[in-house]
Amino acid sequence: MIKARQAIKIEEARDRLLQFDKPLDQIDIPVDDSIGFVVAEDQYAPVSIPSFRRSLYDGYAIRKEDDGPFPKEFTVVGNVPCGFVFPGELGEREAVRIMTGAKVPDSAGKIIMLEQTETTENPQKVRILDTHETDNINPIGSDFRKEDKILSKGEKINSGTISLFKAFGMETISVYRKPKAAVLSTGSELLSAGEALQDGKIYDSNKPLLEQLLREHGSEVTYSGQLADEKESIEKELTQLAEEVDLIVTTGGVSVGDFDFMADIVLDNTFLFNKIQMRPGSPTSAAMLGDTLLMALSGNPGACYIGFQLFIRSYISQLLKTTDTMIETKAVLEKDYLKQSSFDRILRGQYRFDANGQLYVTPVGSDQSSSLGNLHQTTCLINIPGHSNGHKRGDTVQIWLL
Ligand SMILES: Nc1nc2c(c(=O)[nH]1)N[C@H]1C(S)=C(S)[C@@H](COP(=O)(O)OP(=O)(O)OC[C@H]3O[C@@H](n4cnc5c(N)ncnc54)[C@H](O)[C@@H]3O)O[C@H]1N2
Ligand code: MOO
Repeated sequence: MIKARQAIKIEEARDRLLQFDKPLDQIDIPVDDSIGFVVAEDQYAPVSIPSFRRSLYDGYAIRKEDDGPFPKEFTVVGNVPCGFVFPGELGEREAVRIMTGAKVPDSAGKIIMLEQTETTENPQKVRILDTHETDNINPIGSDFRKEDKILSKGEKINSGTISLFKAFGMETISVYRKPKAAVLSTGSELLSAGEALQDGKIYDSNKPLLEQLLREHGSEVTYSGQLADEKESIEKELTQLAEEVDLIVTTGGVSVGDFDFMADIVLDNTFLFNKIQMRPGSPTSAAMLGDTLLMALSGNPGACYIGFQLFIRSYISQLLKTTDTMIETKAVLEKDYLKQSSFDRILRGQYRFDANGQLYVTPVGSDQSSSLGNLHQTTCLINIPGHSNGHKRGDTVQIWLL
C-alpha cells in the first residue's frame, strides 16, 4: 500500500488545484441575508444618490442672486426639515430655514451655515453675517449617478456592501451560491466534545476547525462526519458525497500508517498530488472525484490548519470568482529561526507594522505539526525555505497575511 510519493513545491500544488473550476449557480437572495456571499453580476445604480439637491449644513437656503454682500437681513419664509420639501419659490432677500440632508428648494442656490447668521428682534427675520464661497449643496448624483456601476461581480459582500445596496432601496441581490463542503475526520481515537475522555483517545478539534474556516472563507458546510477505518466504506461514502458537494475536506489518515487509506483513495481517483515540499503538512494530498475536489489534509492540527490556508482558501475563492483576501508579501523576521529542513517550513506567526510602515513578523508558539495552541494567535504564515539553515533575525522572509 505504500507507494513512492513525489513531493512537489507549494506553488505547483496550488497551480494543480486551480486548474479545476466548476460553475456555481446564481441565486437571488435577500440583501439582509447576503453577508459573505459573492456578487454574481455587475451592479448599476437604480437611482441617483442624492436624488435631490441636498443641503450640507443646518442653516438657511437663499437665492444665488442674494449671495452677499453681507451682513444683510432676510425674511424667513419657511422651514424644511429632512424628508420634507419647501413648496414655494424664494423671492428677493427671502430665506428658508433648512437642515443638513434636506432637499434644497429649487429656487435656492446657496446654503448659509447657521453659525454665520444671527437672529433679530423680529422672529420672521434672520441676519446673515458672512458666508463661504462654496454653495454648500450636494448636487443630484454627486455620489452616484443613475446607471453608474456601483459594484463589480466577484466582490464579496461585507457590511459596507449591504449599506450600499440598502441606500438604493435594493431588497434582493444576485449572488453565487456558496460552494458546498463536506468535512470528515478519520481515526478511531477521536471523541466529540461532551463524550467522556478515555485513555488513548483525543477530542476531535480539526473537524470543528475546518468547519469554521470553511464558513469564514465563503463555503457552506452541508455535511460533517467521520470516516470509517475501512477503505471500501470510505470510498463508497466519498463517492456518494462527491455527488452532493463541491469540496470534500478530510483530516487524518493520509500518511503511511495501517489505517491511512486517504493516500490510496487519492491515487485511485483523478490524482493531483500526494506530497508537498513543506512541513508541517508534507502528506497533504488531493484528487478530483468527478468535479468535486477531495482535499486530504493531515490529521496533525498544525498541518491541517496550514493546509487549509495555503490550498483550500484559494480554491474556494476560485469557485466563487473572487479574490482571496490572503496576501503574499515579504517581511522582516524579528527572531532567529535556525532549524534546517529539506522542505519549506511554514511557521505560524504574527505581524506588525512599525511607525515607518515596515512589516515585521515573529513566529508564534510551536512550529510542531501536532500543536494547536497557537492557531488562535496566528495572523500570518511565514515561509522558511527548504535547503537553508533557517533565517536570522533581520532577514527578509516570504509571508502570507491571513
Ligand atoms: N512512518 C511515517 N509516519 C509518519 C509520516 C511518514 O512519512 N512516515 N509522516 C508524518 C507526518 S509528516 C504527518 S503530517 C503525519 C500525518 O498523519 P495523518 O495525516 O495520516 O494523520 P493521522 O495519523 O490520522 O493523525 C496524526 C495526528 O493527528 C491527530 N488527529 C487526527 N485527526 C484529528 C482531529 N480530527 N482532531 C485532532 N487531532 C487529530 C492524531 O491523533 C495524530 O496524533 O504523519 C506522520 N507520520
Ligand atoms: O508534514 Mo508533517 O505535518 O510535518 O508532521
